[in-house]
Amino acid sequence: MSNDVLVVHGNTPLRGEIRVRGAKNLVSKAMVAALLGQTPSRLFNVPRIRDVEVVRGLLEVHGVRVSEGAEPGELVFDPTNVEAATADEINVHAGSSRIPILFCGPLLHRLGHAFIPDLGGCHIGDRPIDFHIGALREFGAIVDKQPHGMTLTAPNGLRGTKFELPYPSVGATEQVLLTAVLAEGVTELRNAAVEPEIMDLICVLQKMGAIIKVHTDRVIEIEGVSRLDGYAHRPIPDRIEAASWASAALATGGDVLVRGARQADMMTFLNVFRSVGGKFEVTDPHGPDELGGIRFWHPGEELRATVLETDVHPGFGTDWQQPMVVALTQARGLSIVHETVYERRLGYTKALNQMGATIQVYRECLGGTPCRFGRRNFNHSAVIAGPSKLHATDLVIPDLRAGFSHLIAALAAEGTSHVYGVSLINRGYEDFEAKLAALGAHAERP
Ligand SMILES: CC(=O)N[C@H]1[C@@H](OP(=O)(O)OP(=O)(O)OC[C@H]2O[C@@H](n3ccc(=O)[nH]c3=O)[C@H](O)[C@@H]2O)O[C@H](CO)[C@@H](O)[C@@H]1O
Ligand SMILES: C=C(OP(=O)(O)O)C(=O)O
Repeated sequence: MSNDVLVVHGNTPLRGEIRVRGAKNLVSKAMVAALLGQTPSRLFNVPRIRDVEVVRGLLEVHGVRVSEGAEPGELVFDPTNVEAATADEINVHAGSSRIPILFCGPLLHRLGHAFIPDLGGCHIGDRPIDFHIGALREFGAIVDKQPHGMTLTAPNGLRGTKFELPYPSVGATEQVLLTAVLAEGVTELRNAAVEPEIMDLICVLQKMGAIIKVHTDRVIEIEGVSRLDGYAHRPIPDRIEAASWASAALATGGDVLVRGARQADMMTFLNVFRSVGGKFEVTDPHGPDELGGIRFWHPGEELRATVLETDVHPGFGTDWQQPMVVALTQARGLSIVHETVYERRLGYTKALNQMGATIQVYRECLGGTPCRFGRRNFNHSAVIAGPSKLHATDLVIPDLRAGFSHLIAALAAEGTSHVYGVSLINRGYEDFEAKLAALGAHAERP
């Protein structure tokens, strides 16, 4: 870890412009979808982040040829020779991302069996995979848990099914989509997640030849087809990265133009940003080469405290929570944050308190709506009293979004902080060090 450290000199408002690329939470899924096609797929605007490397590696060990396309950020996937991989080849990627679980359906369709390594992803809750396994079994898969990973077979093929999710899980909804598109017959999924990245994955699958109807009230109906082909797709922009830079602008008293950010996917975030006193201006794209974007800035006046609950889309996204909390440490009054998606996503507030913030966490559901974690001993609500003067300290990054928050806090603080474990940030933020430099941050490798 010793060379995985960034020295951050604080008290620097971030000013300037940066660009966001395709969404981490869509790009990796679209890459898995390429396995389902009989012909090559092309994905544009792919960010250079670790999750993309992990999925690329997993595709390659299964015989998919992955190459760079003609334009920067374009990847081409040729699934003509999909083949089984050894457990050793697959296990190289154990513990590195959550995406391997989504290989189940596609590999069962292509090979009749699958081996899925242990999953990674952020440690922000238990993150069980019971909905995934339940759905796969409904399709007819036989799932065997192994000491490390799991194996799946489908001796009688995969058949469409009716399935209701106990909670609108993003990953489990994607699991059902990626399995149902080539399953025999019709699948009806109830209580599905409807995040923008899921809608974009449905666009990818429809381009490939799938028949998917999105009904009201979280019902998705998929009519299985016998063949899918490749796609060419330009993903939705990364709304989580965009919101992270927006919160960074607010927390540091800065002014950041996020090129590529799209208003439609960020409505709930924009409402909160405005209600705490942040300013933003949306520029729509015009002309084929024009990206559009959103400029976010601190108006100079004091920020206002707020009450917010994270929720599934269209609620306030849980991945927006941590960077926004750093901005809330600078708002006057008591803010309340109720985290309802993950049971352990507030641990990072301890480090903010060491820097001078006043954040108290509670087991109770403080937002007004009781959630799954109430009375279960999870500190999942926070009260933030502000504004607080932050001072530098040494920080160890616990997970992706908390890591970005630590960086923002270090930039907003008085003095020089050492932020350890920064490579974790590369899991979701392309070129973040170059972007920080472009925004005038003083941060360097020791
Ligand atoms: C790669 C990716 O796209 N990651 C995103 C995805 O994660 P991911 O798809 O893992 O998140 P889910 O929506 O599945 O998880 C939401 C909640 O459902 C629970 N659950 C989920 C599956 C299951 O089988 N059993 C179960 O209990 C989880 O523990 C969690 O409490 O959506 C999350 C919620 O928007 C985001 O924070 C992540 O950035
Ligand atoms: C929780 C996140 O990602 P993952 O599901 O990949 O861990 C995130 O992007 O904030």
